[in-house]
Order: sequence, then structure tokens, then C-alpha cells
Amino acid sequence: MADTANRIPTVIADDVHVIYKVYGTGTRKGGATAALSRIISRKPAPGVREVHAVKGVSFTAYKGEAIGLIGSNGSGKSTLLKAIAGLQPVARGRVYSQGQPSLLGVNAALMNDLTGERNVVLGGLAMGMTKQQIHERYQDIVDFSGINEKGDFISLPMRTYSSGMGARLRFSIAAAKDHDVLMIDEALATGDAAFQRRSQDRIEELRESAGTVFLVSHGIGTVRETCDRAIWLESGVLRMDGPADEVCDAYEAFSRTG
Ligand SMILES: Nc1ncnc2c1ncn2[C@@H]1O[C@H](COP(=O)(O)OP(=O)(O)OP(=O)(O)O)[C@@H](O)[C@H]1O
Repeated sequence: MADTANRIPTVIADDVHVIYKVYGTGTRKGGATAALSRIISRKPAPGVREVHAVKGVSFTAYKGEAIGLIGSNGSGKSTLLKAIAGLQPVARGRVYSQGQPSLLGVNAALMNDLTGERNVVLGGLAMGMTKQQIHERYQDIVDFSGINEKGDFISLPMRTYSSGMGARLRFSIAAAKDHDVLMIDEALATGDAAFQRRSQDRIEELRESAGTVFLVSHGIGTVRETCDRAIWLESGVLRMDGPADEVCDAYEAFSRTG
């Protein structure tokens, strides 16, 4: 690890809480009079449930780090990434970041009715690349995705792609830019072995070009191979933060006994 005194922070999460409000969980009908009396008595509407998905998480991420987020299903990993990306408001606490963190998920918004080609251009523009930069990197993006390996799919609408192809194109578009903070949610779980290797190499390059990479993955093996640090969440609480191997060992021991 780099000299601690010279490390540059890229993301600071300070006591972050995220609470989802889920409406429509009750069975009572809400009349106008009932609503008025609730406003007067300041009681919450019936049928609104709160899910406290992230509970007081704090950490500092530094330039050049690749951090894996691990934890059981529903432990708050995706929610925490969304909060860091500014896509999910925090109920309490703060997130400070250098530049705009980009969340590259399997759900990144591409347009299904447009061709792969148009999506590369729109995705690039949405990430703040210029037309010139997109033009220069276009072929690399298409080659990296491997979309055209079995025919000219890039000129077909995205809805004709398999889910793996769509995910590969999303990853390729996002990985074309040097990000200050790049967050990858399960992207490596899709794609074949050759694509996974290419993605790992690209993550390595992005780290070297000094950004910070966050990776959410159910595959502990991927976190061990790709990340140097890991953060373990359980029921929204940060259980452990440290070297990837140590945290993965502890998590695996926990999963065996749990
Ligand atoms: N839009 C939402 N509305 C209400 N609750 C939500 C919403 N999204 C997630 N949750 C809840 O928040 C908690 C954390 O979910 P999150 O998706 O962040 O977990 P995760 O660790 O990424 O899970 P997984 O490993 O299954 O992908 C869960 O209890 C989940 O049910």
C-alpha cells in the first residue's frame, strides 16, 4: 500500500444512513378526513413502511484503491453504491467525493430500441466525453465488448442482444472513460471467461490511471483477485474494513457458521 501520508482521498462516507420508504403495504383505505387528521396529529400514513438499508457506514477511499463490497443478500451493498453515486438520497450523514462517481451496473440506462452503435455514442456523451473522444474510442469499445464477434450486432437494436451481450456493452462503454471513481455492480458476473479476463485487466488499468474502483460481487473469488481492500456489510452495518484477503476470510467463516 502507498505511503499513507501521500494518499489522496476520493470518497468519504461519513455516518451514511439510507432509508427506503415503501408505500402501499397497509390494507386500510385512506380517506381525506383520515389524511387530514394524520397531518394534524403528525402521525405517519398507515401502510408506509421504512427499510433502514444502510446504517451509519463510514469509510474513506483513496486514489488507486480497488475496494470490494461484500455481504449477504440484502445487506445494503447496492444501496451504498447508489448513495455514493448520488442516485439515492441519504437520510443522515454525508458523502463527499472527488469528481462524479460513475455507477456501472447491469442496470445502467441504455436505450433498448436504439442500436448498439447509437448507445455507445449516447452513453459516452452521458459520461461527459466529447464527440471527438467517442469517435476515437468507438472501435475500441466495440472490440472490447466482443459484440461483433459473431456478426454485425452493433448495428442492431439492443433489444436483440442477449442479457450477457447487453451487460458487456454497458461495461465497455463505461470502461472507455478514465473515471475518478468507478463503481461496478456485478458486471463481472456476466460475460464469458474471455470477457471477464478483459474486464479484470481493464479494472487494473483504471486503477493504475489513478481512479478508485468499487466492485460489488457475490463471487468472493473475484474480490480476492481484483481488489486490495474489502468492506463487509451485514444488515446495513459495516462489519469489517481491511485488506481483501482478511475480510474475505472472515466473511467466509461467518457464512459457513451462519
Ligand atoms: N427500492 C427499494 N425499496 C425498498 N427497499 C429496498 C429497495 N431496494 C432495496 N431495498 C431493501 O434494502 C435492503 C438492502 O438492499 P440492497 O439491494 O442494497 O442489498 P444488496 O446487499 O445489494 O443485496 P444483493 O446481494 O441481494 O444484491 C434490502 O433489505 C432490500 O430489501
